[in-house]
Amino acid sequence: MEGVDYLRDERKKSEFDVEAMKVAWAGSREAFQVSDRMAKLVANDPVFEKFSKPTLGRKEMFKNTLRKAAYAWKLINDLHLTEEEAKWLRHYIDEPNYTDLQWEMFVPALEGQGSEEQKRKWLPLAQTMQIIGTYAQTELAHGSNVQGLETTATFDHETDQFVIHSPTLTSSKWWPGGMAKVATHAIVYARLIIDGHFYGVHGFIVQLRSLEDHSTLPGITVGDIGMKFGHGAYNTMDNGVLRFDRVRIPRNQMLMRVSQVTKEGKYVQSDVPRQLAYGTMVSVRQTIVSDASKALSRAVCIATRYSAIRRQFGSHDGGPETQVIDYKTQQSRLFPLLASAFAFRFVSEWLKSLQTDVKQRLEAKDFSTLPEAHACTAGLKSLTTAATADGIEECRKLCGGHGYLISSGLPELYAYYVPACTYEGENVVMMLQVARFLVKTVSEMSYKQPVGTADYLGRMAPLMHNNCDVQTAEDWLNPSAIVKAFETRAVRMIVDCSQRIAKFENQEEGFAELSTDLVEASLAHCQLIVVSTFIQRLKQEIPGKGVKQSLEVLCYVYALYLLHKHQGDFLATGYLTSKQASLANDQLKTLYSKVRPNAIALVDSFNHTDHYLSSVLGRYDGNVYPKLYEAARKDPLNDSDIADGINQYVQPILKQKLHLAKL
Ligand SMILES: CC/C=C\C/C=C\C/C=C\C/C=C\C/C=C\C/C=C\C=C\C(=O)SCCNC(=O)CCNC(=O)[C@H](O)C(C)(C)COP(=O)(O)OP(=O)(O)OC[C@H]1O[C@@H](n2cnc3c(N)ncnc32)[C@H](O)[C@@H]1OP(=O)(O)O
Ligand SMILES: Cc1cc2nc3c(=O)[nH]c(=O)nc-3n(C[C@H](O)[C@H](O)[C@H](O)COP(=O)(O)OP(=O)(O)OC[C@H]3O[C@@H](n4cnc5c(N)ncnc54)[C@H](O)[C@@H]3O)c2cc1C
Repeated sequence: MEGVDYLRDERKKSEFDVEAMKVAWAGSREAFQVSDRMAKLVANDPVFEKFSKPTLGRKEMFKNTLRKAAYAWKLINDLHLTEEEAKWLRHYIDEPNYTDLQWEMFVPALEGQGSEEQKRKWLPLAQTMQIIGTYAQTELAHGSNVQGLETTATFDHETDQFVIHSPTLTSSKWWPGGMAKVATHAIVYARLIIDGHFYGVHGFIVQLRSLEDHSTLPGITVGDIGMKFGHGAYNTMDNGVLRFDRVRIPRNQMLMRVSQVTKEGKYVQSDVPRQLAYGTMVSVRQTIVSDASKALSRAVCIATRYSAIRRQFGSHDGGPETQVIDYKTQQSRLFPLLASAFAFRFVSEWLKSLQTDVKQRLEAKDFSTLPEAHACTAGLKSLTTAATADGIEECRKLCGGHGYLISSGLPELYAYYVPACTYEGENVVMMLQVARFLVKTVSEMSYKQPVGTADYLGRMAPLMHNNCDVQTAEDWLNPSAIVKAFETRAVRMIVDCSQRIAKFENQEEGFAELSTDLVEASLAHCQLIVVSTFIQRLKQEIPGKGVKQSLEVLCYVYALYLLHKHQGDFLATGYLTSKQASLANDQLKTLYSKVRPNAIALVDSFNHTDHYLSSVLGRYDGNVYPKLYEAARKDPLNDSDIADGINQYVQPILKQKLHLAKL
């Protein structure tokens, strides 16, 4: 039997309707259709071929990406694609490039932070790509601490302009995507100075390059920051360095939704919180959570298919060896990641609806849910990206030696994905933001009832004193037992930190001293959100034979895997006995055996094309070994029998007639 037959047999074992599961994964039939159509459009167009990328040099790779982006833009216009379709098209092209910044950051920054007048002027230019923009916030010496940025924007009364300046080397903008070679404009974050007074960091629209010949404008020095981790991955993107030498822009190019500077040089803070200036980061963090489920599902799909094809040991009487997916150790590493992909998918959907709700409230000048939205996006961004980056690497290991080959698709995926733990808010810094929110919520509880994702803190009294009543492994198959365990763990960890901080005379000092515990407490809170969201999703109607049942199994796998992994927390907070923790682990093993027959069908439900996976190991048809061989044959080193350099550097060594004694 060949891999092709193995996967065919695996698909026959499925206990649920795969087509219906595809819809559940996508969110709706319409969402599935749009994503499916765009995936096929990209997969079937030779312009979007990816297999030659690993052999290209930086310049060729960059140019090739520009070519694809230009062609994609043509398709978007020729085919009159909707915004949603265009988003999926870019996603499936699967090469970071300047358009990510244009659509994910530049346009949202204009939308979220521009005044109505500014939006009327700049949005049509950006939306039709007459200008190409980037988001220039981070500096050489300042990233996480936005208030610490050094670039200055000084108001000049006489000319009614701002003077944008990089006073030091360390104030150079450093990292913005698309900035080195492509962007014509940037939203530059700089400290506002009026008459010698500082008014905090604000965004300014600054033109970097001529719209005539693309040359850099006077006063602007811009370039690429150099190669990044991994070969292909992020090196298709021209992350840039940018310095300003007293560049002048009109006053009306400061983004003026949150605060304004008048012609007279008066700083006017409108009635919206200053944190709205961070709104672009909040909305991108939500996108990043959604991206995490895509990246993790991609790695899991590859590792699961390959695990069903790969066989090692266990052959009896000359029969086939055991499929590695049947080893309990393989299952215990792989299936929690499969479950996590679904968990992240559902929590990202929920986060999107939370964002929509916050946006509507902001329009109505209701800012009450902003802190919670910030904590949720920051915390879930941190949780999902960390788990996804680790998960991709685990999937590489699950594929043994072949996982290390570029043709497995996993090394490049990891290299592309891992900076997600850093960009848009470094993960630990983000968890500390969650901790601030939680500690504040606890401190305000005497006069303010916690709501939303923090509402369980309002049930502190019972949660602080309850004990778990699970007696058998089956008792863990109960959503309320699970939610209660996660709520209790989170509440106790948060309260413990809060009480210890309260003992410090200086609360900030206490916060800093306890920061490692606070990060763990924040993680517990975020895991509770993911687990509860999964459970809530299962309360909705989910059509299709066996679909809901399969998702229920995955939901329990996700929750009990976390419980097992963090059992130290659950035991230390005194909610569980070691016997109950061990029962959870027993149940987890039983659940793995329920996932096993459905594993291939579950990864098929992601509906990933072979083009998107770009993995010989993860091929839909399972024809792994012949295609691995074929991919290896195509390596440039195999172009000739005698490689360049052999005659020059190896032959002379082979031909020298040295005697051992002379060595
Ligand atoms: C192969 C694949 C191919 C293609 C990929 C295709 C598509 C990609 C798809 C999806 C991904 C999309 C995009 C990403 C893609 C690529 C990456 C590209 C770009 C990356 C860009 C960047 O990284 S931009 C730079 C990001 N920088 C940061 O995130 C900086 C982080 N720092 C901060 O946010 C802040 O400095 C801070 C929050 C840490 C602290 O701020 P500060 O002002 O000092 O605040 P505090 O004094 O601590 O707090 C004051 C109060 O304000 C509250 N607060 C803080 N932030 C917010 C907020 N955002 N909203 C609301 N409230 C906020 C804070 O809690 C405090 O509240 P109190 O009540 O305690 O007072
Ligand atoms: C691929 C990529 C693309 C990017 N694209 C852009 C872009 O388009 N535009 C843009 O403006 N920026 C961009 N960035 C920059 C990115 O946003 C920053 O790198 C990020 O915000 C982290 O900041 P930093 O580099 O200053 O890290 P640092 O904050 O210096 O982090 C270094 C270490 O210090 C720790 N640390 C920092 N502060 C604290 C604290 N208060 N408490 C405890 N520990 C702390 C962190 O946990 C981390 O371990 C990009 C970065 C990458 C990697």
